[in-house]
This record gives sequence, structure tokens and C-alpha cells, in this order.
Amino acid sequence: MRLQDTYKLETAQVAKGVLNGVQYSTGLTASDCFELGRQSYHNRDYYHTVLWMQEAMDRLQEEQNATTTSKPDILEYLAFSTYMQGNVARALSMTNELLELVPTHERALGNRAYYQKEIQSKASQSKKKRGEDGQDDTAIPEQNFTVAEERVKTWEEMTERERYEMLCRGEVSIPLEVEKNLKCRYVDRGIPFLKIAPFKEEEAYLDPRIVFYHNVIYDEEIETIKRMAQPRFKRATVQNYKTGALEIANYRISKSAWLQEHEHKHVAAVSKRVEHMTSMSVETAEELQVVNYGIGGHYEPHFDFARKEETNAFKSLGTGNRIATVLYYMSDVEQGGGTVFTAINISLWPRKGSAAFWYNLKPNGEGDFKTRHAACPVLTGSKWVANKWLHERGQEFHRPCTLENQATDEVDVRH
Ligand SMILES: O=C(O)CCC(=O)C(=O)O
Ligand SMILES: [Fe+2]
Repeated sequence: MRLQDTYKLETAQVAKGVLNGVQYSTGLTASDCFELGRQSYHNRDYYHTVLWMQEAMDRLQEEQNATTTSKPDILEYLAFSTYMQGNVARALSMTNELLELVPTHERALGNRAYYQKEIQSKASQSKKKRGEDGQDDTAIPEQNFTVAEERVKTWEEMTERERYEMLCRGEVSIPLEVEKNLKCRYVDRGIPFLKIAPFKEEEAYLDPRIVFYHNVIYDEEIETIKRMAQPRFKRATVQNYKTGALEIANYRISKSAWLQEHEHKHVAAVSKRVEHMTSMSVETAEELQVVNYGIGGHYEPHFDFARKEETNAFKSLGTGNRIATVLYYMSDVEQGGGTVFTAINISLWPRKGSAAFWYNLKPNGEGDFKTRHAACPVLTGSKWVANKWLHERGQEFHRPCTLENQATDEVDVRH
């Protein structure tokens, strides 16, 4: 249901196994759709119950020998959920249809009486109101459910959720005045090794500076890392805002594992490369966090740094706050799975072998709220990433702090 909403997928298309125009599977039967409707119903999600029960009904009509799902069952869910959605008249007509099929259906009889009473009491209420101006008051009011056409909202008017979903769907392109200043370059940072094989750096945004490095993790390293992480995978956790304790949360759905540099030369190499990429020390960095998102896996908008009030976060590490993030992409993702920044409205798309890098803290050590970001739900395929979080301690000579707010990060353009 989350995927359906985020990616605006039509129920009939999903039921056919078609996602954004790509045929993936053979499609769903009436009883599959019924089951999805039933699950939605149990989650009190009447909106999706109606969508999926309606689809079950359409499929049932097409299927010749459907045995597991029956029309009365569908009608019962459909009628009640339609009522819960506020359309009593339609709920009543569905209940009548159900009673034509099963005249003795007890719940339906009860519901019919209830719906009729509700409609009558609404009618008499509106009679009283209308009586005042002498208008016709005999008809039962028609339930009219046309949705007024909405004006397109500006970014400021949208909720973060709406922005997040739009960014995930790739509907937001970067403004021209921002894009025209973005550059790609080869960087060697004066490091002999990089002079031979410089990094391919691509700017994705300038304030805050978010860059991509391409071809910075090799297939062989990726294979090692995946192989090592797999047996250790646990459901990913998040830190409790107040206590600092690690907890499972529905806003982060993925599996993760931590790898140490000394465990394998490939882990060490990937970690060391972060130093070259960022010109910072990994001495105080966290271990490499490997993350795998399956279909529907996601991480809703968050900051990687700890806010002032989160006094317990990273306390035990004793290395200060998370100054920067390097996010290695270890797979392409067929559909979905972007990394989106909801405060500055940009989407990054996973590309196997690339890494994204940004500072979470401003040069004065305060958290940069513009770095708020999220991992979009994976629609098809599987997404693998590895996080390397750099900490403040040990960076004094690499990224000196300033008293000012403004970014002083110089772009290294040496060739
Ligand atoms: O997987 C992604 O694209 C982002 C992951 C992320 O933000 C995190 O793990 O903190
Ligand atoms: Fe993050």
C-alpha cells in the first residue's frame, strides 16, 4: 500500500503485474486482491480496502472458475469500507445487492437498517435547514463525491511527506539556476595514487555541497562486502530520540550489518578510499554499515547527525557528532530506491560503484538542517548501500572549524 501510494500505482495495473509500464509477473487473481483488501481492512485502511475489493470484484467477473472468493464476501467488505469512507448511500446500495444474493445475511440486514436510519436522519437534518429558506426538501440528499480540482501546491505549501513522495517518483528536476553551476571534474588531491586514477567527481548540489564519486567501489569489493554482511544481517535500528537506545522503527525498513576494516582487505580499502575522497581521517569513523533494502524497504526523512537535544547519541563513541556521510551504492535499483533530500528537493539515483558524499555539520559544528534526507522505497529489485559516517574528532586539521555559519569548504580543482 505504501508503494502504491508513493509511486501512484493504479490498482488495476498492479493487479496485472505491471509497474510503471513494465510487466513483471503474471498478475493477481480475484482472491489475491481480496486478500490485499482484507489486510487493508484489518489495518483500518478503508481507502485501500475499497480499491482492492473493487479490483477483486472486477477480477471475479472475469474469472470463470473462481472458488475461493465469493461476491457476497467482497460486497460485505466493500459496503462497510465505503460507509467508513463516508458514502452511506453507496454502502446501502451495495448492501442491497448483497441481500439480493443472500437474503438472510444477518450482518447485512443489520447494516441495511443502520444505513437507512443514517440516511433518514441526515435527510431530516437537512430538511430542517432547508425548510428555513423554503426550498424543496423532499428528496434524500444525493451523496456527491466529486473532488474539487486542486490548485497545484508550491513547495512551501506541501508537507514533507508530499515532497518526499514526489522526489521519490523523480518528478522534481533541479532548478536551472542551480544546475548551471554544477560541475564534473577529475580530482587527484595531490595524492600520487589518484594522479594515475583520479576520482570522477560530479556535483549534485552546492549548498550544502553534495557530490557523487563514480567508480569508487569495485565489483570484487562489493561481492566481498555483500558476502560478509549477509550472515550478520539484522533488521536495521534507529536511535531513540531521548534515551539513545537502538530500536526497530517502521520508518526504517532494511537489513544491516557492521564490518570492521581488519576483517578483510577489501573492507579496509573501501574505508581508506573515503579518506582520499573526503580529505578527512577515518580514524574516528564508525565501522562500515552495510544495508540491504528489499521491495518496500525504505528509510523516511531523517538527519544523520545528532541534534542538540539528543545528548545521548554517539556518547559512547566519544568522537563527537557525525560530521559527514559517505554513502556507497553497491547495486543499481530497477525501480524506486532513490536517496532524496527533502529540504533542498533533490533526488540521487543509485548507481552501482558510485558514492555520495556530504557534510552533515556546518563549519561551526552545528547540524545542517538542509541535509535532511531519505531512502525511497524500493519498488522493484534490491538495493545495497554501505554507509561510512565520519566523526568530528580527528578532523581538526582536515576541516578546521570556524565561528561563522558560512561554508568555507574549498573545492579542490587540482588536476
Ligand atoms: O540508502 C539510502 O539511500 C540512504 C540511507 C541513509 O540515509 C542512512 O542509512 O542513513
Ligand atoms: Fe541517512
